[in-house]
Amino acid sequence: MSDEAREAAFTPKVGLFRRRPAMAERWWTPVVSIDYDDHLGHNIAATACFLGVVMGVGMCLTAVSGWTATGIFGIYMVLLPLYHIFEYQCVALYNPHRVSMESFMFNPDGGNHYYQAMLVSIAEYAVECWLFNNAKTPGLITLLGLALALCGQVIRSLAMITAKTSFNHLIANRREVDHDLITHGIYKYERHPSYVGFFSWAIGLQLMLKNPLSLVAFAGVLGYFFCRRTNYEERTLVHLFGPQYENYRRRTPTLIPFVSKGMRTPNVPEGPDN
Ligand SMILES: C[S@@+](CC[C@H](N)C(=O)[O-])C[C@H]1O[C@@H](n2cnc3c(N)ncnc32)[C@H](O)[C@@H]1O
Repeated sequence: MSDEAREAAFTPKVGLFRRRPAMAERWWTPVVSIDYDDHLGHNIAATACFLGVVMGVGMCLTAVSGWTATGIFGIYMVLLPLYHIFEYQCVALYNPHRVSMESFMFNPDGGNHYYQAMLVSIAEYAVECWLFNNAKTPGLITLLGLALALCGQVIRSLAMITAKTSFNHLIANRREVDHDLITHGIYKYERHPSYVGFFSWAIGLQLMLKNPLSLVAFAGVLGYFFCRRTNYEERTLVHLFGPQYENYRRRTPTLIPFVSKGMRTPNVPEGPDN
């Protein structure tokens, strides 16, 4: 897509990140921001405030309790809202025309499964702390989980920043004017970085909490979910970009177990589990 076409398609209204013509563009250069209608603006502000409060409570808990089971739960209370804040922030800065309340990614599959999974993992942590307090004492596994979760967060956000307007939380089966095939940056090394990032973040958090049941359940459910999703997504991408995507797919791994080559289907059938 040419620069003129891009400019014509998206004329920014008000924004902190107005593109300056002389500014050299890099992959991290934000796109432009738009002004929201008041209702959306208030909802976003209220949600961000709530997430900030949860993070604040988590930080206090860790500051007071230190490297203990309670302190680790405090870190969890920081990392969980941080993920949602980054999701929103990446859309707002790099894909501002798609910003909405959904950008916080509170119900990624359109249902309550995400909340249920998080509640179950918190319940597991509480019950196991009560029954086997010693087993929850932080150690190497906790550190490994924390590192995995942080790496996952970085990979996920990097993918969103790199793909910019081509990144859509819903799988596109129609090509928009601002949807280009992304093969550079982190997409050069693997073709589903945001899924790998989310997987690593979610598994890392359960490892950090030393939650064996949730760890196995998350790995199984997420593995199955991403396997189906990438399969469908790749068929849509072949449909949208043709041989360009097929070549890219051939030379770039997924790094997700069981998701390798995908299938070639020129016609995209019925909808995915968006
Ligand atoms: C939630 S994003 C996930 C992107 C990618 N699977 C990842 O894990 O980073 C889904 C959207 O990204 C688009 N997409 C996926 N890979 C892409 C690529 N390499 N270039 C451009 N768009 C891509 C799909 O068309 C879909 O609309």
